[in-house]
Amino acid sequence: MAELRFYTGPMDSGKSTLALQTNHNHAARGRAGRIFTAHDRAGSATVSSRLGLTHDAVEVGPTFDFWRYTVDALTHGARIDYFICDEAQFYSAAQIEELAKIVDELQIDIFCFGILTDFRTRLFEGSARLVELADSTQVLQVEALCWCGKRATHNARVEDGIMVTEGEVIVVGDTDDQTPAALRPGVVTYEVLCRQHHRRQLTAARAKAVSLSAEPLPFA
Ligand SMILES: Nc1ncnc2c1ncn2[C@@H]1O[C@H](COP(=O)(O)OP(=O)(O)O)[C@@H](O)[C@H]1O
Ligand SMILES: Cc1cn([C@H]2C[C@H](O)[C@@H](COP(=O)(O)O)O2)c(=O)[nH]c1=O
Repeated sequence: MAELRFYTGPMDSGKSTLALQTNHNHAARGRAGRIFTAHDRAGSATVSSRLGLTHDAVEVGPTFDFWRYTVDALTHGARIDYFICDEAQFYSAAQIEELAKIVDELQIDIFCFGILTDFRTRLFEGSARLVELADSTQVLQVEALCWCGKRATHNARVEDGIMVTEGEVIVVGDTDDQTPAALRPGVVTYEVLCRQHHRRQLTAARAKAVSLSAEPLPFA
């Protein structure tokens, strides 16, 4: 029986790496797959992992119809055993429903990868529908860590060095920009945090600034 599986974790937890490894393992056994993505950091129609792997993909825009794409391909004689769907948080609820239909009606395995919640801690549309419909939802084993050492579960958006909690839901960006905020005005970056530090809006830079400015205790 084909399955719809959802693999999730915060940014920088290895989802795109696992997506490309999954593709590699299935392709190595002669299975025919298709790779999809949306708004990858490396540009349109590409899946990119921070470990350096990249792969061409089909870009899933707002009007992309998975069911039509698949039926067209099969009618033209293509064989499809599985789909790899990266950045699935950006797919619409209707697109996730098409994926579920493809699993059930066409017996194609579908592996989806994506973050669960946005910078406001709200579920992304695609991820919410995946949690509702997937045969299984698994949190990635590799733990992304907050600056305090706890497991990072949330994604903070940082603009000009300040964590923000309002704005557009989709803003492509990376986590590992070490350039001082003053040198990259207007650039959006992300930082993974534990829930407590996300709730307190305490990023690594702010925690450092607060501890440096704190008055030393008299007995220190
Ligand atoms: N230089 C490195 N050495 C070892 N592992 C690394 C290195 N750089 C990144 N990684 C691993 O790659 C992971 C990010 O992989 P990626 O697939 O891009 O994540 P995601 O798609 O979840 O954002 C990091 O959590 C880390 O485990
Ligand atoms: C939290 C959050 C993230 N994004 C963007 C930022 C990145 O381009 C991707 C996530 O990529 P990754 O492979 O998981 O590292 O999503 C966004 O647009 N909005 C958000 O709230």
